[in-house]
Amino acid sequence: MSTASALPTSGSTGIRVTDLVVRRGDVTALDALDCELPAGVVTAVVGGNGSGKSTLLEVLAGIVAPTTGAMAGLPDARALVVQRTGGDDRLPLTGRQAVEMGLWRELGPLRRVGPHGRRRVDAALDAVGMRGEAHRQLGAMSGGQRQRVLVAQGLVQDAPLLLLDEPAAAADVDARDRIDAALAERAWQGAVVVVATHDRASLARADRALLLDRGRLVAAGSPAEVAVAQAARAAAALAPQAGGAPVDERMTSTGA
Ligand SMILES: Nc1ncnc2c1ncn2[C@@H]1O[C@H](COP(=O)(O)OP(=O)(O)OP(=O)(O)O)[C@@H](O)[C@H]1O
Repeated sequence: MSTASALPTSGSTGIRVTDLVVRRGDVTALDALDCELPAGVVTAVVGGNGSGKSTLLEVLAGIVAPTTGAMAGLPDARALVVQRTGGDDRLPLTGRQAVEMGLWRELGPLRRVGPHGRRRVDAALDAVGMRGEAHRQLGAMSGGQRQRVLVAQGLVQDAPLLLLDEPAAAADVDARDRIDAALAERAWQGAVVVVATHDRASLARADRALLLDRGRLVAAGSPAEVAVAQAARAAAALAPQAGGAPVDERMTSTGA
């Protein structure tokens, strides 16, 4: 998207997470997590509510500290697209201004966006299909439109690590397709892309997937393998009386 992007050089292989534990209050949100997050692929993180997906993104983004464990290969520049909180619609910003905020880190104190920055903002808005609506106030947009703007804000940063928390949650089918295509392109450019999702289509379009359950990695592999593991766990949970033994679908020891 940008000739001056912060995308990694060809030497970047990705991030290795080793024995990661995150305690939040009295909850162990991540429990001895080992996984690989390779550069150049989209990794989907799936699992039920409270399984630790957001926590993993927050630790990778550097806004939550690990209790113990290691993360090797983390780049300095990281973009995190969070789940909508509801507060963003009260900000007196147009969609374009919200995306421009993604450039603030690289702009001077006046935060003046030059022609090159404007082209990057245009490209990010195009990627989520929101260029034509970008003049509108965030507060006048639908929930899905605001969410697409937030994804564009993440894309415009050209960060070598792009983290997204349920970016498709309120998006329509066309927007989901666009977002997934934009993430695939960013990965193709060499970034580590990690997306927490409950959306089966987004899982299917990822390159790799991790399945979390109560903070533990219980499956890692292709999206199809992880989808099968997820379905098996759901079936076992629904029929505990039917003699089903606990399912352990761990497919690799490293999650690579
Ligand atoms: N700020 C917090 N303080 C205390 N506990 C927290 C905090 N945030 C998350 N947790 C707990 O950590 C665990 C993992 O939560 P997390 O938000 O990572 O799950 P998730 O997989 O993203 O869930 P969801 O699918 O509902 O978004 C949960 O038990 C949750 O209650």
